[in-house]
Amino acid sequence: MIETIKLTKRYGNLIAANEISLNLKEGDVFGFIGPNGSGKTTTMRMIATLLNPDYGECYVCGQSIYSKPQEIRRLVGYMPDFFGVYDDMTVMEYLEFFASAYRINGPARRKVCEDKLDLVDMAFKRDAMVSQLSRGQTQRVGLARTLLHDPQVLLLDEPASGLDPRARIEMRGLLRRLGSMQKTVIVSSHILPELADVCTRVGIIEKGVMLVDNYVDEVMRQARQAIMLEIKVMERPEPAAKLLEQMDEVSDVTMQGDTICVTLKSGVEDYSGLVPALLGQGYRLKQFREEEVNLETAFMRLTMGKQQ
Ligand SMILES: Nc1ncnc2c1ncn2[C@@H]1O[C@H](COP(=O)(O)OP(=O)(O)OP(=O)(O)O)[C@@H](O)[C@H]1O
Repeated sequence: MIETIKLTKRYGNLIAANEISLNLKEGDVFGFIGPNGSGKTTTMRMIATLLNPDYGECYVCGQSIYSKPQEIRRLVGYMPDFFGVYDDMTVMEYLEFFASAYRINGPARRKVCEDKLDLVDMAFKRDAMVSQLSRGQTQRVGLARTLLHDPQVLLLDEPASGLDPRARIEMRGLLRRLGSMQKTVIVSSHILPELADVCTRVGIIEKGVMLVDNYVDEVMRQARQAIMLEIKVMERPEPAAKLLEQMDEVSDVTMQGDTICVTLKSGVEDYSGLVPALLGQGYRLKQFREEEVNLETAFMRLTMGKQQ
């Protein structure tokens, strides 16, 4: 559905997107994560044919951005991070205006607009003025607008930015719905947890470079290759840490306050021998637990040392 091959954009000496290669299929919801200025918008605008790359190729549904930009625009719904709305227009008028721009005419136009408003749970505001909507409601109407021509591919640039917690949860629900409709979605954010539970794939970009790009499950599996334990003893944590350091299963031990952080050797899953070793030396355990690997800690581990 979306294939980019070494897609590159420079602004003078700055490489805003540096050889970005992606391969996304139907139903993939790709979380594109990176701090401000890392190259997310640049990459998405190149895929949307709104910005010419300096190098590289991109195919959307098999069509090249160079030879078939018009076809691609029909296939893609692009929602920029900020977009204007018009004064003196109701929500329905606003959508109908864009629907006519997509040449959706006749009785079908009203029906399409109503369907999309329903999809984003905004039917109750159909007669409200667009300029008087809240930020979250504006984002949802913006998404309805992006969906009008039933695009196969959606490029959503920070759709949840500026939303309150409730609106963020609702936006996540919408993203899930789009994935289940077998669309291919790229959704950007600079906050990883925001996307972790709705995406099938995640990519992390920094300074124009894609550091990690994989299926969420695979990222978790890779991060799990070395189990980390958090251990607390009632007294004498330093000698306890030294004891643990000498054990066969253990690769590394560090102290965080009074917590002993133990990294096991790659592939070691059985760490049951550590408890009797500590107890046998008279240590009383206060805590012994495996560090929970959520997507955020997984990314921190996988990208550690890769930043430029
Ligand atoms: N037209 C332009 N001219 C010069 N530099 C630009 C231009 N557009 C973007 N840049 C630079 O390219 C880099 C990547 O910008 P981009 O907007 O792609 O980042 P982003 O990851 O989308 O950031 P944000 O999260 O803030 O939206 C930034 O350093 C930005 O300043």
